[in-house]
Amino acid sequence: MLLERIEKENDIKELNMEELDQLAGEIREFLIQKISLTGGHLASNLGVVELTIAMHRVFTLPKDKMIWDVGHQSYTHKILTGRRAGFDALRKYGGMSGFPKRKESPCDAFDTGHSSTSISAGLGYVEARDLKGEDYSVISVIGDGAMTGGMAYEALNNAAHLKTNFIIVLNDNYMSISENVGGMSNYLAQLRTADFYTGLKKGVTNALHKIPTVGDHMIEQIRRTKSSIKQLVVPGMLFEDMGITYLGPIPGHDIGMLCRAFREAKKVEGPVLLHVLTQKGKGYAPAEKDPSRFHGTGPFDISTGEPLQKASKDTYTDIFSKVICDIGKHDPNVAVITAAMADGTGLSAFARYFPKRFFDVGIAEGHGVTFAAGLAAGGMHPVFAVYSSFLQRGYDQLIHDVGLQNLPVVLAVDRAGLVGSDGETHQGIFDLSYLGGIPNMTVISPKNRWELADMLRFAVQFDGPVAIRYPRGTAYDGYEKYRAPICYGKSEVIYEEEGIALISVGHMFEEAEKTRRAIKKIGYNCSLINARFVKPLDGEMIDELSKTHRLIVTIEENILCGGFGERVSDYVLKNHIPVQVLSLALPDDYIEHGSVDLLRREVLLDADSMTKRIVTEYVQLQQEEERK
Ligand SMILES: Cc1ncc(C[n+]2csc(CCOP(=O)(O)OP(=O)(O)O)c2C)c(N)n1
Ligand SMILES: CC(=O)[C@@H](O)[C@H](O)COP(=O)(O)O
Ligand SMILES: [Mg+2]
Repeated sequence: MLLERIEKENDIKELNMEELDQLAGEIREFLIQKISLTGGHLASNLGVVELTIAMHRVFTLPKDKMIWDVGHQSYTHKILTGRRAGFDALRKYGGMSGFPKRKESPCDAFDTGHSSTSISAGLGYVEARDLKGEDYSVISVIGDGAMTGGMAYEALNNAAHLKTNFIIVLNDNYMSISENVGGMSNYLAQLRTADFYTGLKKGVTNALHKIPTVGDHMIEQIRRTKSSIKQLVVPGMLFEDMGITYLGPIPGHDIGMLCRAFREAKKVEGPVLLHVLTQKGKGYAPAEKDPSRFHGTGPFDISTGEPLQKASKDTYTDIFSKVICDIGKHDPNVAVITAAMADGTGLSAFARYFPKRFFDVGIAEGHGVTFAAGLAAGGMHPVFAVYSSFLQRGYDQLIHDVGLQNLPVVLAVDRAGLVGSDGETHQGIFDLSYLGGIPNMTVISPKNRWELADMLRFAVQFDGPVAIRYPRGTAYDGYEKYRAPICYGKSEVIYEEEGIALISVGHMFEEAEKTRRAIKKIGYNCSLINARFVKPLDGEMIDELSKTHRLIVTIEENILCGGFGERVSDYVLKNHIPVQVLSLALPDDYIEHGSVDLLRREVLLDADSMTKRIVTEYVQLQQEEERK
């Protein structure tokens, strides 16, 4: 096994060129075998095996800096930098991350997870290198999907002035998670048909420069000349016109060709873009056939590709998907938006039924928010379904374009709270804080599947922006009968007793309900309230509770800072209400990967830990009062 000879970075340089193809085969087999057990991002990784091998062959780590956009395709890079053993605990708590992490290896130059950051970060490295008079290569690898994100263009625009080397690899596999969308995607499709060239390019560029440039008609003639030949002999003219040397398209599974292209690219004085064509899922038939399904997968049966665990119950996303289709059927003003996550957010069904009212804007959440604002200003009622952590990208747009104009945009904030194995970059643990501070924004969260449906129907009728947050995973189906109509700004009392009152936010209801049962078993009375509205806060309910309770406990899966608990504490403080508030929330920190249940235990937000914390606090309160 050649793979066994790769124990650390640069070991690959010891293999001869003929052995590299065999190594690629062994890596593929290893990835399929390991990911079939742990789950992970399979298809993107299978597509970049040769590309990564060529990069590791030509460049030297950790001196040279490789930046992987999104980072979900960095598994071969991890193998080639001595982390093969880490795949047994890939994305597990305490185990290896599925994304590049500087804290994991000096060969990981930059942490990623969210899309379209690699060119900006790479350019920063280049400028730092040049300012410090250092000598290393910087290579940013960005996918065609990630190239739909605006930040990539801001960075290209900014990089165009460079006079020193900066290598950008455009890994074009014709796919985002689902089919890629938009004008750039169409443009790349045209480039794919052109031939790989290096020497030829120089000749053509020089020839163009030699055409005399006097008089308007002459300039027009040059333009015509350029445009008539551009797709034939100078592909990538768009990049070239910006001042970025284009090399490609390069067959991305030919290691020899890739190595030659990288050696050429190293010689360019300025930014150079290598357009590399790869196949998502390469080498594993089920993933080649259905790359979307194998973009991110749970454990599966290698022989069939079928998932090992089939979901038996609906997820919150499934409920959203069904209800939004029903709403769309009855309300022609409802249009939906996704930022390249049609499958993940459950909008694919809507797209099939109402294609004209479905918009995939690409990986462009900021644009998605402002686009929604425009739709709303034009009389539609847009619903932007977006993961909590990706919506962070649209913060100014939420304030400036939606909130300020009080436009009726619905944000269906999926993957809110802990998401699990994607870890730090993907945990949806900040949205209550960043949404809660936006004037005019209403923020709600359902306790169970039924309430998600009711809240969605409420939101599309509401004249102003509404964010509904719900988590990844199975939708809670308990408490079906507690289905009083959603009333603006009003919470829902589930059990009314005295002494301790729990107010839970959204899906934490399930854990809060278990906590209440445990508290009752210990012998204390305990009320349970479903907050429903995080913003506006139901102040009247807190006033009422304070008459019969000594301790109000808030329970939410959001960081403490700026969350629901702080809102309640602030209300109590400002109104001089004589009640103690205990805010149970996530720490003000980044939370690593691992199963949600395990992570909840780690941060003491599981029912057992919460019961202990609440009872301890309550006993202390009682003792203090006895002492008075
Ligand atoms: C800001 C942001 N939005 C959405 C995503 C979800 N996402 C992860 S990978 C991906 C598709 C990326 O496509 P591409 O860059 O072409 O890489 P490929 O998977 O094809 O290798 C998307 C939409 C993300 N990681 N970050
Ligand atoms: C890499 C990335 O950002 C996505 O592929 C993400 O991992 C999807 O997460 P879900 O599995 O929650 O849809
Ligand atoms: Mg792609």
